Amino acid sequence: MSAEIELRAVTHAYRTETGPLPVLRHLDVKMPPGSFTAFVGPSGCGKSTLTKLIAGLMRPDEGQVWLGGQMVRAPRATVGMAFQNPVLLEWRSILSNVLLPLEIVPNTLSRAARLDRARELLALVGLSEFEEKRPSELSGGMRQRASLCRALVHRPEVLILDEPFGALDAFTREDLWQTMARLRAEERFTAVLITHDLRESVFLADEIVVMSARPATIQYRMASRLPAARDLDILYTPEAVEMLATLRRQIQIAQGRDAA
Ligand SMILES: Nc1ncnc2c1ncn2[C@@H]1O[C@H](COP(=O)(O)OP(=O)(O)OP(=O)(O)O)[C@@H](O)[C@H]1O
Repeated sequence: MSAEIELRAVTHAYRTETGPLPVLRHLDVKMPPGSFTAFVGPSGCGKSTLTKLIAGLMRPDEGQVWLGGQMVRAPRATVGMAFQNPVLLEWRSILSNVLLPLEIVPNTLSRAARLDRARELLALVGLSEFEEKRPSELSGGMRQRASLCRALVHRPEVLILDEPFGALDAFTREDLWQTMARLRAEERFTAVLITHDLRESVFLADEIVVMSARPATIQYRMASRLPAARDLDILYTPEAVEMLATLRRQIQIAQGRDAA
């Protein structure tokens, strides 16, 4: 099951020693069930804040976040999250790290069914042979694959990805994009991706939202012009190159480097 995500006039400021710091201003976005939306924007504009609001880790000052027709008031088990730093527990094997959400989120799965589910995901991301390893025995890319499995093991309706590939080298990152595309084809979730990498947003997303500098508003929205089935070569097609050029211009405008 995947859920619609709706931001209704979301506005938020942090309270700091020097007074309120307005971060998000009147964001209105609807993300249909099963869609993949990427948010890009200048550093510090409020992208991570947005993910915390969607996950229910914080409440907006004004406006509302709705998931699957319900207003978000607290953290939800139906949300999975993956971050730049995978934070796997070193004293647990990879398999046991992936199983963790099933120990926390209420569910009726038997031990065998939980193991089947975790192994199904590890196979999808090519980690079957590493299930008994400790996190430190894996490369950065492999650890991030495991963290994606952990985020998805309880079949969340919403997957929040806050720069999950940001710390990886360029080749590993592209590998992970393909892994993500495979997971998306097999699993059902509505995805929100925060990224600084425009190519990543073009490769993965159905819609790309450009946020302005802080306090962030929605500056620009672009529906993907690429077919749903994509391989890396698609990034060199005229459609993708044109999308990238437009997004780059929009980021420059958001950064105040372009008067256009
Ligand atoms: N808990 C907090 N208290 C006060 N200010 C905060 C807090 N969390 C974030 N901020 C500030 O709010 C602004 C937005 O932060 P946020 O992390 O959402 O931006 P971001 O777009 O994700 O940044 P980056 O692209 O650099 O990762 C920043 O100026 C940050 O310093």
